[in-house]
Amino acid sequence: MRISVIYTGGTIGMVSSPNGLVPGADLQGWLEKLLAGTDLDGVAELTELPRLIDSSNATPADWQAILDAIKAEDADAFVILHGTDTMSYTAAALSYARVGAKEPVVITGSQLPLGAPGSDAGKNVMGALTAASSGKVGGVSLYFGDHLLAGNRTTKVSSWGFEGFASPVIPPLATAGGPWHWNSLEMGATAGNLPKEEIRRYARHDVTVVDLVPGITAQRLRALLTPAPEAVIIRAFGVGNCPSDEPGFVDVIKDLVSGGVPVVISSQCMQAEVVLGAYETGEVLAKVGCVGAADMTLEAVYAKLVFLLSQGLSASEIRDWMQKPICGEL
Ligand SMILES: NC(=O)C[C@H](N)C(=O)O
Repeated sequence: MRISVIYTGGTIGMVSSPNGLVPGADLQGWLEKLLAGTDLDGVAELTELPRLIDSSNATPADWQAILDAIKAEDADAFVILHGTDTMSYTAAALSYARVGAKEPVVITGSQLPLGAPGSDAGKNVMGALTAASSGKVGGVSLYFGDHLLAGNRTTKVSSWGFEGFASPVIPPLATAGGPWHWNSLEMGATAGNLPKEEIRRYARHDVTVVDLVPGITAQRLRALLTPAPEAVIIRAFGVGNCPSDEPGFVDVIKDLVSGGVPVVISSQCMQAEVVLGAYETGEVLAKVGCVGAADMTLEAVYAKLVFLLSQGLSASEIRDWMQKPICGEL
């Protein structure tokens, strides 16, 4: 068994600087010490990406750099060390691009740097390596705290808690313990459907997210969405409802859709199932051609739109794909 550990940046390998935390720790030496005398001694090999970043600086080019690094390594499994801020976006992005790949990818990071007293870094890396070498999980998963989660179902729920991530609509794939408890293996499956046989590389696309608030006006919505982006995610209320009584509000969305922009309605609820016909305030959105995000997380929706746009699909193909799963994201 050979596990390739790829460091991309993030708090886990950061050190203090006059300007706050920045990448720079001796990860190689730390990993050797962590694994010495364990079953994983000699199994894991570390690679660092040339551009180590705080994950707040990640773009789709960084998702692609991770995919390229994975491709360049000959390993049975991969552990990606990543910043927590945008880890769920990366996990979702990797999951779409790796449909059909047989080696599991487990992404992890930490709230405190590896050298900080009481750091969660060692525990998270051990957990991720344990999951990656278990033979029980496929696809892309995320290990954090005591839980292994389906990568494209996750969201960062705490900026400080050691259980910093959750998959709000499905149970964890596994809970660490003595012994680990595993749930359904299908949720981390590699199987999936791809919109194209030949998958193109991630590129940056203009996908905009708008959060609705009580009192938002049609003028403000139009201003936010002018010029028209390539795709729009509206974070609506509850099951996908909007202020439909606001004069001109739905017209702004109607104009976007008729101009060929896919508009996806997601929910501000962390645990959501978008059903656009449930209320009149959501039905108006379905009528003008919006599609609902079902139970996908914002991160899964955003990465999916960038993925589909990167494949060069048309607006109607994108709308169709938003309503069917690529690999367990809905
Ligand atoms: N805990 C972390 O890793 C946060 C850091 N800002 C990052 O996302 O890179």
